[in-house]
Amino acid sequence: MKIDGHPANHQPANGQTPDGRPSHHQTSRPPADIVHPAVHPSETSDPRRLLRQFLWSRKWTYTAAILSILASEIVMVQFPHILGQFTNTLQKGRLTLHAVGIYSLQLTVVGVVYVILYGIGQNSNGHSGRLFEYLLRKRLFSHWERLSTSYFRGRSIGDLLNHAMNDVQAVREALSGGLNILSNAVFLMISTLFMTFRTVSVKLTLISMIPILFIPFFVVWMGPRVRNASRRVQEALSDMAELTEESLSAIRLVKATANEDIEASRFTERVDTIVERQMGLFRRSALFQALIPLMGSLSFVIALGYGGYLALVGRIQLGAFVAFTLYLGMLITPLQQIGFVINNFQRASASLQRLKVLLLEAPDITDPEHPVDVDPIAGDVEIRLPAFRYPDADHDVLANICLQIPHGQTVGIVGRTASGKTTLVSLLMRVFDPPANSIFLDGVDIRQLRLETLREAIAYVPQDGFLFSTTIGENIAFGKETATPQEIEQAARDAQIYDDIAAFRDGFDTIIGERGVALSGGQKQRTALARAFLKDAPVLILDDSLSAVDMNTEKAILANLRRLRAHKTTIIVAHRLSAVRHADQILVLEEGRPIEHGTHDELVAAGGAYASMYAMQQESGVTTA
Ligand SMILES: Nc1ncnc2c1ncn2[C@@H]1O[C@H](COP(=O)(O)OP(=O)(O)OP(=O)(O)O)[C@@H](O)[C@H]1O
Repeated sequence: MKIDGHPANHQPANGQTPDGRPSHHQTSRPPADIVHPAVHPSETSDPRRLLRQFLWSRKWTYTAAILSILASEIVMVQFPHILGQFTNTLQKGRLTLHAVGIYSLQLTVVGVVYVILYGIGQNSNGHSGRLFEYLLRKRLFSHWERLSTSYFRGRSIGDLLNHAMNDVQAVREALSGGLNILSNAVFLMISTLFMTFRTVSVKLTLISMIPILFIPFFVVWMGPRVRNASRRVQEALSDMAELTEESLSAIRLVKATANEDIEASRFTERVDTIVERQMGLFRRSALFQALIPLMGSLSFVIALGYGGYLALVGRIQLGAFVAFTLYLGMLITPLQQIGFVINNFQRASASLQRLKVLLLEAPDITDPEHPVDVDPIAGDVEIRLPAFRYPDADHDVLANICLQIPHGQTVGIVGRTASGKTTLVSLLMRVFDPPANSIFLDGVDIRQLRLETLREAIAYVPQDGFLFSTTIGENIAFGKETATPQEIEQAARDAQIYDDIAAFRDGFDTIIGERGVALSGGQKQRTALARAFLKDAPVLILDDSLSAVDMNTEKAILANLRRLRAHKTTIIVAHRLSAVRHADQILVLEEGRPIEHGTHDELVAAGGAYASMYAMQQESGVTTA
């Protein structure tokens, strides 16, 4: 049996290992202003608003950075002016060694001051961009954590990862690089124009600028095309990430069924689509970015023609003409950069739109408006479920379920595959929402309890025993943040996994999962079981979680369960009847309906479905109990 989403006992242990060391969740610390950012990520779901709030909260930092860039450009535009003066002095034959030294010194000072001022502005904007990237990723992750499992059924992990990586990065690039270049380019243009007006000729400058006036039209025309192309590239990247994630997760199956070639050709198809769409994006971007400097070059042609004529007839000095051509050269760069930045902003805008769609998704399972407090929870469970059907399904998967479980009892739930066993226990944890007044914990409708209260009260062990890629000790401690090493060891003993762990070279510090030791199915199940033992919740649900352990180990675990959970509620879902034989009551489901209910002996004596299942398993040696 499988359940989607986060089991109730898989809550990370607030960054602390059981022995007080910081866990891997906290090993890389962000800078101080990232730990306490001015904008809290949970304030808004709309990334555009989050961006506006962020910009507003850092308005003085941005103002200082932009002023610094502005000052650097004011310094920079002195460069052609100094060279113009140098040319005039040279032309008039007044150049002395002393004057050469002064000019050189002036140019050096201009260069150094420019680098310092521009560096400060660039660094500050870069830092702000990273901070926003951090906030947005954190916002996305905490949003995903709050969403219900039905949301994740409709989406691939690859697609979600693409949002967290590429879309967020596109926004950050626009925010830091884009803003740097934009301030740089705009101020460089303004200061260059100012200097040409002041030191060269207003008429020459205005005539040379005619081609530049076309730039806004190009922006309006090309912008949406670049944005659409960018969105299509991101979608293709998501597709590829999805396939890669799926294929690598199932790599054993792919190899076992010799399907490598098929997978490789599916991958090639995706990559081909990406390349094709990226080429489309490059074509549009290149055209967009080329048109703007083209206009700059036309201005240059006019300036050379008309400016050259003015210099020839002596209406402007040679030095002024030299300075003017240098100024024009300086103008072409910011114009080119503006094209680049606008492209950058278009991409960021497409990414913000994609992020907005994600972030505006509301969780469909939430805390009640007026929660009922029950403390402590004893673990009395009552189910009076007339019917349940999954959202968008066309038939009920459960009907007429009535079950009363006083705390201290163990209940077995059995039935053929797809008979609704996992569905029933997932309703108990509100992984999917049951109808109102159909499931009660300590007499309170579970929909009236805080989600945290409910899930704290339940320890859930899924069949696949999902483990995180960290140490085996931390995996066991996930259910209880205050656990001591002794408690972890004891839980491992109770779950019959202690000897396996002790045999690993690093014991409880052994890293497991993708980055470390691979555990067998049975070892995974017992580690997940140890986690549940450690959590010691009022209600324990084992969802076919002994299926991969051998009979003797199962027997020992069941004995421990009976000893440790004498006053608590235990629900055991199982296919192997030996796991429920000693239960106080057993519910048999068929196609979502209860067909039998009683103790093992009663059900065997009744000679119904349970009895024939039991006889079959005894015959095949599946159950020895
Ligand atoms: N999220 C879901 N959305 C729609 N239908 C679902 C969902 N999860 C399960 N089902 C359907 O509900 C029915 C019962 O599934 P469930 O997993 O509860 O059965 P089960 O008895 O636990 O099966 P198994 O023993 O094979 O694990 C199945 O027909 C299944 O396809």
